[in-house]
Amino acid sequence: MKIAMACDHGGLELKENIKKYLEKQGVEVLDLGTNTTDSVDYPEYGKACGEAVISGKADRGIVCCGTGIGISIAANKVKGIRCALCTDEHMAEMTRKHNDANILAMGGRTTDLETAKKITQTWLDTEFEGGRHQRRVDMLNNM
Ligand SMILES: O=C[C@H](O)[C@H](O)[C@H](O)COP(=O)(O)O
Repeated sequence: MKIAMACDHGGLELKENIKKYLEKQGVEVLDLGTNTTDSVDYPEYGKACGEAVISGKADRGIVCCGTGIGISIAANKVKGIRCALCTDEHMAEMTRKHNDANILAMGGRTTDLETAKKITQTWLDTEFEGGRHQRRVDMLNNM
């Protein structure tokens, strides 16, 4: 599995730590930046991650900003992206099972690293359930 990762300055530390966490388990990461603490604009990074997933450069994506909100809004502007902002493991599980979320968003200023690791692991390990949820995902894709 190849994961595209992107963040703004507010999500940089979390992105770096989750990147290390993934690479330790042999997950390939496509790092789309940002890579410094300079202030940048999250829409560019959310869009880049969305496009990497839709183009097939990565299987799924993870985005981080201060709250995870702005960058998730940006990623969701890319057609075919279902980016879910998760603050706990239950949300991560449900958004894979029900929404087939192809990008996970988390907040570097709102979610601690240990929680973020658990969210990430659950999101990686949980499969989409299909069935009635496929119909709803199809509806989202057709919007
Ligand atoms: O939803 C937006 C994110 O949380 C941004 O990381 C945040 O707005 C950046 O704020 P600032 O420019 O004050 O660091």
